[in-house]
Amino acid sequence: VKIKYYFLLSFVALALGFGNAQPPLPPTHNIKTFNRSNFPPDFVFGSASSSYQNEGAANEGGKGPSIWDTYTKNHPERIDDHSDGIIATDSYHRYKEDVRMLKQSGFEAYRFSISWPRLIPRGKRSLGVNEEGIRFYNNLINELQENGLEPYVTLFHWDLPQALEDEYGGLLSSQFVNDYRDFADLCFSRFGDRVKHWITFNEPWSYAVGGYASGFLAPGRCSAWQNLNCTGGNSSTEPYIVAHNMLVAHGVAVQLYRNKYQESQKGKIGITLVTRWILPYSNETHNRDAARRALDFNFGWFMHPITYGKYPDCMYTLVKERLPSFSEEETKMLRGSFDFIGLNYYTANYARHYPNQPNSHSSYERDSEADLTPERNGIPIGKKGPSGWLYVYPRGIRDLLVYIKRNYTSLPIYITENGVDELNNSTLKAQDALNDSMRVDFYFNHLLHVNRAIQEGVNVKGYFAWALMDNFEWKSGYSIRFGINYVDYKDGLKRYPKLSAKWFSNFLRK
Ligand SMILES: N=C(Cc1ccccc1)N[C@@H]1O[C@H](CO[C@@H]2OC[C@@H](O)[C@H](O)[C@H]2O)[C@@H](O)[C@H](O)[C@H]1O
Repeated sequence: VKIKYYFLLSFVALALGFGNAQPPLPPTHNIKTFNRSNFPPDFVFGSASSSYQNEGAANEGGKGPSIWDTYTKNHPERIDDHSDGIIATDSYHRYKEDVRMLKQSGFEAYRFSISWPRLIPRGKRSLGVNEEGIRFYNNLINELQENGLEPYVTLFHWDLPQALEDEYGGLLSSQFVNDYRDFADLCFSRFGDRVKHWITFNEPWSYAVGGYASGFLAPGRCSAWQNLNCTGGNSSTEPYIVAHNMLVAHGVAVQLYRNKYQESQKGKIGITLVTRWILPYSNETHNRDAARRALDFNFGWFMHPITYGKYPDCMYTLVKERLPSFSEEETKMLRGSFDFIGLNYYTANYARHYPNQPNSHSSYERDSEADLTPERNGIPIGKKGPSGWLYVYPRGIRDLLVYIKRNYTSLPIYITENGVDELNNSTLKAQDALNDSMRVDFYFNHLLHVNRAIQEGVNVKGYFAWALMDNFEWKSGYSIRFGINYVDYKDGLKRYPKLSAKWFSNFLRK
């Protein structure tokens, strides 16, 4: 019966006009028994992108430079293939094609981000709004609506206007808060009639740690003693200052939306956080405590302030005077400052107790006194992905969702990113690089565990696959591919659906 079924499946794939019939799916993927009908009818399935990773047109349409334009130009050596996002996947010009790909896979929502310097080239709203930028996002939002797709819009996905980095050091200054508020106000006023889900920041953890503690993201700052050729910085103080300013800016934007727009526009506003799921390296108390500290330093760093108005206790104990404090007004503003949580999940690690030696350098990564590792006694926590940090651990998405319900909130949670990469094998022709059955396996198993979390009472309301297409993967450039659609960088950025894009169209069929 199974063999007959798989041949039927290939025939269906052919009939669906997906070009050459694909090899049958791995036997674990019986779409008959697990598909979108296993999820609540109002559960949203979508895919995602971000402005710097996809738009291109970096010097077009009146856009001003972002810190990623400057970082890739001045430090090509910090990107694995020395590439940049000047063209990226040219979604600035090809957004209609991108919308078609979303539809072809059966998605009903699209998560994308707005490029702040495309709307406000000089960073400060008082210095001028670029109407050509407004027009681009109106065109994209209208194209989505005409195709029955819901926009989920991220306001800040790391591409800060360079002008603000130059004027006051960007997120190192509390001046950032007012400029971010003005940018958010512009977006709410010009797009809020059609955008009903706003995400203030994408992964504040990544921006604070990647940009200011380990130097793997722009602006590439960290302490000199780390010998990572950083552009300056202090890993023991700057990550906390940047995170604090993002939290206050988030609270100000939520307060603005709720006071000025939410009643008339009836939208929801939240934030997207990321963390690895963390397991104790062993059942010993000191390792179990280390796992909890690691979750507090990765996830609680942001989730505690927006839920309880303060940082996790262990951060006050371990970071001490280097941890900024919230004023009484900020505490009140931040407490409960979300209508939903966006959650990005990729992988899991083990945590073991790692006490700091007296008089040793301090840094964000050492402060938690928890050493994170993807292996235990030489055994990896899951299959290792090509980018080296991503070990596949589907159960972690369920455990993390249950953890959030138990410790923080029963408000809606959207999985705003989940996906896995493959190496960009430049010797492969496009047509030979489409059989990403490992990605189908990844999505099937993670969706199974999301479904389990829902059955256990977690209020998960949606799931966005990262990424709609291969794109500029930050420090990895184009050397790895996360897309469910392939982008042929050697032939006009043509898009081709991978097996996973076709799998989604079957999985999501109503
Ligand atoms: N990328 C991160 C956070 C991060 C950054 C550097 C290294 C590890 C992890 N988070 C999300 O992961 C997605 C996948 O991230 C890639 O993961 C593998 C890395 O080698 C690569 O540099 C990074 O872009 C990004 O495309 C999204 O824009 C971002 O929201």
